[in-house]
Amino acid sequence: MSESNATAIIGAGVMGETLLSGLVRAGRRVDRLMVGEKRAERARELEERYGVAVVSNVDAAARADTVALVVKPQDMGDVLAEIAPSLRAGQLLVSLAAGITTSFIESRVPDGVAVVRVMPNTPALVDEGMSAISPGSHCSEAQLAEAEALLDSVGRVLRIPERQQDAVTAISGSGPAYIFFVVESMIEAGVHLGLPRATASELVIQTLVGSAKMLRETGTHPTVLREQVTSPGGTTASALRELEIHRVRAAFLAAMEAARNRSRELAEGTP
Ligand SMILES: NC(=O)C1=CN([C@@H]2O[C@H](COP(=O)(O)OP(=O)(O)OC[C@H]3O[C@@H](n4cnc5c(N)ncnc54)[C@H](OP(=O)(O)O)[C@@H]3O)[C@@H](O)[C@H]2O)C=CC1
Ligand SMILES: O=C(O)[C@@H]1CCC=N1
Repeated sequence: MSESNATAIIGAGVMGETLLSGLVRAGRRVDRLMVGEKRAERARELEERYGVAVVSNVDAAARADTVALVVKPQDMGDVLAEIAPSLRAGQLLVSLAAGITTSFIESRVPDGVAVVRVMPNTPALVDEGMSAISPGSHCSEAQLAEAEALLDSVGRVLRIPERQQDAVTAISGSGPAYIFFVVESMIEAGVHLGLPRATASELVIQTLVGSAKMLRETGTHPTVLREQVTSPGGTTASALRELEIHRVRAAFLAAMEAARNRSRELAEGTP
């Protein structure tokens, strides 16, 4: 393997594999990629699926120029302790972990190692990801651009101040789960109304895709789009009244506050 511009992914679970598959789809040379994975069975699976080299975390840290850290926030301290002796100034660490601050990482690695914090999301699997990135205290523009290029290959990227990362995690990081929850709820409701499950699923999914496309392509405010559907005295008004009575808007606010608070707790090492 050539050692120039090599990228390693440590932690190849849901998000790590999503990033890996995106980089491969985007045409990154597989001989410039490696994965740090401790379970032999999982390592074999990744090697077979992507043709990527699976190495120890220490080797990954020593050989890569850019190391993406995609382990759980609770495992980050241990992984940093393991790889820190192998890191050197000039390398770039890109953390995708919720809650973990750039200063947490910087305090555990050698001086001169640049850190970027990213909050991605799983739609990256279909190249429609949303990632927010923030540089650490000694990250150059070129290093930030390198992190941006990693995430750019699987969707959109926004540069944000790090103080906004916990809120971003609550919105776009966890967001796909809220949308899938709404989709599940609507399909179940369709079944309660007597529709076959397959029919209800197709109706809900296409309604979601069409609505998302309208938001993206028209740039019209969602309130206006909602009003366009809501005929006076009609069906939609009846439905929306129920959603207000059941405090769905307040529930979303409470849910996202809880996610933001949990992200802050993870930063403090709360299990
Ligand atoms: N899932 C999501 O939608 C998003 C996740 N994230 C962030 O991504 C990170 C990973 O989350 P997710 O993919 O969901 O979690 P997973 O549990 O699916 O993935 C974590 C992976 O890390 C591996 N791992 C644990 N310890 C080590 C270690 N010491 N060395 C190498 N690998 C290790 C685990 O392996 P094993 O299973 O063998 O323990 C597992 O494959 C988290 O920090 C999360 O906050 C961010 C945004 C969205
Ligand atoms: O649930 C989590 O903690 C991770 C971070 C954002 C999405 N999934």
